[in-house]
Amino acid sequence: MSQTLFETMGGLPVLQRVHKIFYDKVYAHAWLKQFFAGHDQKAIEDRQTSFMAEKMGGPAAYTGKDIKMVHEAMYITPELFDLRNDLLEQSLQEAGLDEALRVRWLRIDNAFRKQIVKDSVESMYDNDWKYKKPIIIPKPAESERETPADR
Ligand code: HEM
Repeated sequence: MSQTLFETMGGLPVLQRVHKIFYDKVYAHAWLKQFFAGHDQKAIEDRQTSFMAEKMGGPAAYTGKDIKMVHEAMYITPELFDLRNDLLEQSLQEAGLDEALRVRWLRIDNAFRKQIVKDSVESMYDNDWKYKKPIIIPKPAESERETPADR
């Protein structure tokens, strides 16, 4: 039988390594980190690993929440999504994945862009948020961005 993408990537250890490197960057990023306030980094890494493992044909099903619903109250602009994408690409490189594998990984990740990115801030108020509060975080000013990776 042919290998799954999950196996080609190197299985669970590689997904876990990528997500540790990636969320270390996200949790250090002046803008992105604010979305994750109050969320345990390791728990987020594990859910992202489970999610990607399933999409790559891994042995276990993703048991986390629906991806559209999880992000529906977050005002995620195209700029934010692209910033996250850059950090993910750097993380894949740092984890040692070759270009062909990086492209395949990012293609899967980008397939969820439409479900996560919001067209306008107005669209955040189309909903009557009974149980959720919209999370709208303006881009920090230059002076609040500390590391080169933040810019
Ligand atoms: C700039 C873009 C993004 C931001 C700011 C963001 C932020 C977050 C935050 C704050 C959570 C925790 C929410 C909660 O547990 O209530 C979360 C969960 C999650 N996100 Fe994202 N996210 C982004 C993009 C993505 C993308 C592109 C994917 C998938 C390809 C993704 C997959 C997940 C998964 C699997 C979870 C865990 C769901 C669960 O708790 O069961 N996120 N995200």
